[in-house]
Amino acid sequence: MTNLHSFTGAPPPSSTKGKGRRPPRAVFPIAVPLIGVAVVLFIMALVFLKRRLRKSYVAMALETIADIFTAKSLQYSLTEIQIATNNFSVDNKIGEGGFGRVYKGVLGNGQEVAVKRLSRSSVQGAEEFKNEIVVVAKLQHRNLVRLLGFCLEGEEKILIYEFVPNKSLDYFLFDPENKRSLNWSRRYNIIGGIAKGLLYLHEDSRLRIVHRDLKASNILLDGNMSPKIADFGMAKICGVDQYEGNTNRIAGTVGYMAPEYMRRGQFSIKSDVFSFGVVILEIVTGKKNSSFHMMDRKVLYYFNKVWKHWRRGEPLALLDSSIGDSFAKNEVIQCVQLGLLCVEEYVSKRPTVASVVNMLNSSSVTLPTPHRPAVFRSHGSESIVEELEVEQSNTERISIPSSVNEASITEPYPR
Ligand SMILES: Nc1ncnc2c1ncn2[C@@H]1O[C@H](COP(=O)(O)OP(=O)(O)OP(=O)(O)O)[C@@H](O)[C@H]1O
Repeated sequence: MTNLHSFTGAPPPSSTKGKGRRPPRAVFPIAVPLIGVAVVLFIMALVFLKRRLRKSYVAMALETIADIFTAKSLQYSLTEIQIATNNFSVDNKIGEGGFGRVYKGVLGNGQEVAVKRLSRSSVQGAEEFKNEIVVVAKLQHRNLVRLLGFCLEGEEKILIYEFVPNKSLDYFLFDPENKRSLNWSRRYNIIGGIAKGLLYLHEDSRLRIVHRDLKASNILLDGNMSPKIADFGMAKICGVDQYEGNTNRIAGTVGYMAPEYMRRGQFSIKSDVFSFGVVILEIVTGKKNSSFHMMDRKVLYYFNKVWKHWRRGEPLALLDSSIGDSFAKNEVIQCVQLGLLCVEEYVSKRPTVASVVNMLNSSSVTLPTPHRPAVFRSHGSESIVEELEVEQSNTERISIPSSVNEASITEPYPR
């Protein structure tokens, strides 16, 4: 019989009968290296498997375990939240949106937070709610409002966000007094910040996230008046049937929704670009896009007026008069052009956010000529987009100053 000793050439152990038990001296020196080799081979096999299967079961299992720990670390008890918000006192209430009330709170460690108590009508299951929070809480960018945790107890579903002190963009933009605090350089900086936050959601985070409800009231301003996009993932968190690129339940805001989303429930990163275009034009003009008017049963949103001015070569006439005359002409023209490009009716004509960021950062990029934006036709109480077969050809060339077609202007408007 081949045993370890004969295999290794070591003499078989002598009988221990009648003698004291002696340790088999030859076994340890040979067994130790063999175990070592086995361990190394096992590790090599794991590495090999992981490489072959890219996302191996081992990696997935590790990720799941990590997510369980993350979920635990993000979870707060209802008592902690009640203490933080003074038991959801009216004095702590800072707002109310479509998903529920928002309260200001202070956590046990002194951190100021915004606590969003979701309304009970949320149909989402607890596990799904938790899973999505783990995903959203991993997103970190200076232009996104950070989700810090959640509370899930009984009927309660609560989200805990970092507190952003300076209210939302709409609070400033559409109020005759408040808008004076937004000079042009602040507005330009806000446009750039939103673009960076959106780029992160669309391309730089581990996932591709379509916001679906980008609007002035979802842009919060920090102590330096820098923008932070809020409410990303909310539509996902609050509705199980809204996850796909196509949905029957349209969650969005009139005036900001892309035509294909409004008409067919089709959402994509380009529908976010559309909403971003509306926000850009609102920042420049200080006017709500949703303040539409009817003409021949057509709903004309404010951006149609912007378009008319652009065609006439008067983009500067659109600038919010509260800005005064201290602004960089080339930046204003660039933003009007970018806004109009983003609200193009055809998805393929809209730029990606990456190119918007590129256009904002580089004065030498030549911007394409925008076409007429979508027009909505009134159908009873509904508004749908009019099919535009015109306006897309070269015959539609518009007469605008050469500086408008080129974003390469660096000379600021004389102050
Ligand atoms: N992280 C936060 N920090 C400070 N204030 C916040 C924060 N989140 C929300 N708020 C305040 O609470 C208000 C309500 O916010 P919420 O996101 O619930 O609603 P909304 O964006 O106004 O509407 P909707 O839910 O329909 O999109 C906001 O206008 C803002 O003033």
